[in-house]
Amino acid sequence: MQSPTSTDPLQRERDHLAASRAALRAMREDVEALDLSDVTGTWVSAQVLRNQIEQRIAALADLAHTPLFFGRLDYLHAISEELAEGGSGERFYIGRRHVHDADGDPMVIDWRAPVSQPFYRASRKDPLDVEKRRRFGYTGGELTAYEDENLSDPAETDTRSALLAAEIEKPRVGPMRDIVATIQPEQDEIVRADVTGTVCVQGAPGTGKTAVGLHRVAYLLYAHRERLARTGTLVIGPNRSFLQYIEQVLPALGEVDVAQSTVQELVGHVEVRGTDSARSATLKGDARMAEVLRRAVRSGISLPTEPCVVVRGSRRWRVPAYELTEIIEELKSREIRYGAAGEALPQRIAHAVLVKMEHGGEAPDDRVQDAVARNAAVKAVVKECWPPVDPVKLVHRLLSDPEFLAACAEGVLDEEEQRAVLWPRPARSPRTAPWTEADAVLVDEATDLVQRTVSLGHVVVDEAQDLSPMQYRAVGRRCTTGSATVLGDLAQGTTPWATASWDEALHHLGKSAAHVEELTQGFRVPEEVIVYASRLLPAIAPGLAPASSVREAPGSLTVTPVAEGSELVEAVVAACRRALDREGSTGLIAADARLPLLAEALTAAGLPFLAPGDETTAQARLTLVPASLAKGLEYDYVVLDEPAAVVAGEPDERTGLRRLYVALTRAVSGLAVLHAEPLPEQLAGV
Ligand SMILES: Nc1ncnc2c1ncn2[C@@H]1O[C@H](COP(=O)(O)OP(=O)(O)OP(=O)(O)O)[C@@H](O)[C@H]1O
Repeated sequence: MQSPTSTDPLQRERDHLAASRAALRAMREDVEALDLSDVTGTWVSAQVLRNQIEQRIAALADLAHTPLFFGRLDYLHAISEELAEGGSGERFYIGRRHVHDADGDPMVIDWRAPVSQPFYRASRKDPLDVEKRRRFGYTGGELTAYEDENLSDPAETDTRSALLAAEIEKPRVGPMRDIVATIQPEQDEIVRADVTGTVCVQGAPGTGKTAVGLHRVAYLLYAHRERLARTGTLVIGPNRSFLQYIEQVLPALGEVDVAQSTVQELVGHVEVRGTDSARSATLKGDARMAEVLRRAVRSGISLPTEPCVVVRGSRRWRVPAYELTEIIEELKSREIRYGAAGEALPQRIAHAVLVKMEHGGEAPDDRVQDAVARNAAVKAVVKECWPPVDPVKLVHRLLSDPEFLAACAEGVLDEEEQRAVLWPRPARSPRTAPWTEADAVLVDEATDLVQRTVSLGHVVVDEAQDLSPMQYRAVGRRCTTGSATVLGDLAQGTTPWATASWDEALHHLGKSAAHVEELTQGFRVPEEVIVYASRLLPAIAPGLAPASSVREAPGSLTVTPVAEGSELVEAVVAACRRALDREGSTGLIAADARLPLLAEALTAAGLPFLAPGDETTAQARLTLVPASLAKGLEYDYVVLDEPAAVVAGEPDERTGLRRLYVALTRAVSGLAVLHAEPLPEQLAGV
C-alpha cells in the first residue's frame, strides 16, 4: 500500500494514512480473534474479560469522519522511546489514539503522549527542538491539505493558520466536538497540568473552558490510567441538557468510563419537590450551615450519669460514669466521623472493662473484648450516649422544629435567618416533606458528617460560578483525596448566591492552594458580538477584562427594533427563517416566560423546533432555548427575543443583565437581537 516512490508530499501523507488505517484494522482484528474458550476462572471473570475486549474493539474502531492523525512533528534530534510510546526517531504523526504496525512500531502517536506536547506548545520563540510542525486538513475522512511551520527557520515569520481558522468556523450541527487538533498553548497548559493540583479557570464566554476541562480528563486518564481507573473521574455540569450537549466529547477521545452528573444528582438523598425563596436558598447554601449541621449531628450525644456494669459469669465489672465521660469526650474531640466514633465507642468501653479484668487477675483476649463490646449493658450506654443519626431524619427535624434549629444555630444564624431557613409549615415525615434542592445539599453534608463520602481521583466542575458554598463543599468532599478542575466565569453567575471570588470558592471546595488561570481568547463569539456583549461587563463583573475573539465576522450582529409589541413574535419567526436558510444550527433564545408564545408561533409557522440538549441534525436545526438553560450551549445563529424580558425574568437587575450576557454570547456566526421594549441602557445604540 505504501508507495515509497511517490514524490508528491500530499500523496506520501495519504499513503501513511492508508497504512495507518490498515494497521488499526489489524490491531482490531487481533483483538477480535482472541479465543476466550480456554479462559479458566469463573463465569464472572470470563464475562468481565469479554466486556473489556468489547470495549477495546470499540476503542479501536476507525471512525470514518474523524482523521486518524491531524498533525506531524519533525524533530531536530531523535527522541527516546519512553517519550514516544515505544517509538523513536525524528518524525511522529499525532492523532486521537495510538496505532502501531505489525512490529509494534508506532505509526500514530496519541496526542497525550509526552512527544506530542510540542505540537501544542512549540513556538518560533521556543521551538522545543521541533524543526517542522505540520497540520493536516480533512474533508470527511479524506486527507486534503497540509500546512507547515518551520519553527527553527529564522527566515520564516508567523502566519495565521488557515486550517485552524477553518476548524473553528465549521458549522455547529450536532453535539459538542473535541478540539484535539487545535488546542491552544494556554489551553494546553491547563489540560496537562499536574494531576495532584487543583486548577481553577476563569474564562469569558467561548474561551474553551468546557473543552479544556473535558480534554484535561482525557489527558489525566492517559497519564494516570491505573490510579484513576481505581478512584474514578467525574464531570459535573449545570443541568441535563448541558450534559447531553457535551456527552460525546470524551467517548470520541476513546474515554468511555467518565461519569457525568449535575450537583443535584450527586446529592439525591431525598426527592426534591419544593422550592425555596431566593432568601432561604441563599441561607441554606451559606457555609455557616455546615456548623449548624455539625452541631445538629452531635446534638444527641449525652454524658452518662450511671456506671456501665458488665456481668460475665459470676463476676461484675463496673466502668464508672466519669470514665465513660472521658471516653466520650475523647471521641468527641477527635476528627473522625460521627458514625465511625459511634462504632468505636463500644470497643473503647470494652477495652476499659478488659483493663479491669486484667487488674482482677484475668487474662482476656481479643475475643473477650469483642464479646464485651456486644454486651447489652455496653450497647445500652452507646444507644443512650451516642445515638445513631439518620441524616435525612435529622435535617427534616432541623427544618421543621424551630427549637431544635435555634439550639443548633445559636450564635450562627440570627432569629430572622432561622425563620427563613425553616420550612413554611413543619413537615410530618421525611417522606412527605417539601424538600428543596438546597435541602438536599444539607442532607448530603449531614450524611458526610456521619459517614465519610468516597473521594474520587479527579472531578471537573463546569459553570462553577453558580454553586453555593454548601454545593462547593458537596463537590469538594467528592475529591478530598483527589484533585479538581474548576471552570467558570464570574460574569455569568446567575444564582442569588453566585460566586463573588474564586479564592472564596476554592476555600469552600477545600482546595485553597489551587491557582487560578485566566483564559481570554474567545473561540466562539465573533469580535463584533463579544464587543457588544462586553458593554455589560462594568455592570455585572467590574473586575473582569473583556474577552478577545479569534474571529472577525463583519455583519455578524444585527439589532432590530420592532415598533409594536404585537409584531415582535412575527419578526422573530422571520429572523429564525432567515437564519435557517444558512448552514448550521439556530437557537432562538427568549425569556422563559415568553416560551409558550414563541413555541405556538413557530408551530403555526410550520417551523419544527427542538429543546436544548436534543441533538441537532441536518433536518432539525432550530432549538427553542429558555434563557435559563442557555448557559454553556452554542448555536451557529442565535435569534435573541426581547432582551428587556430576559432581564425582567430575574429577581434583580444585575442577575438579569448577567442572564442577558449569557444569551448574547451563544452565537458562533451571527446574532440577531429583536426588541419592542427599550434595550437596557448599556446596549442602546449600536
Ligand atoms: N482551541 C480550540 N480550537 C477550536 N475550537 C475551540 C478551541 N477552544 C474552544 N473551541 C470551541 O469554542 C467553543 C466554545 O468553547 P467552550 O464551550 O468550551 O467555551 P466556554 O468557555 O466553556 O464557554 P461558556 O462560558 O459560554 O460556557 C466550542 O465550540 C469549542 O469547541
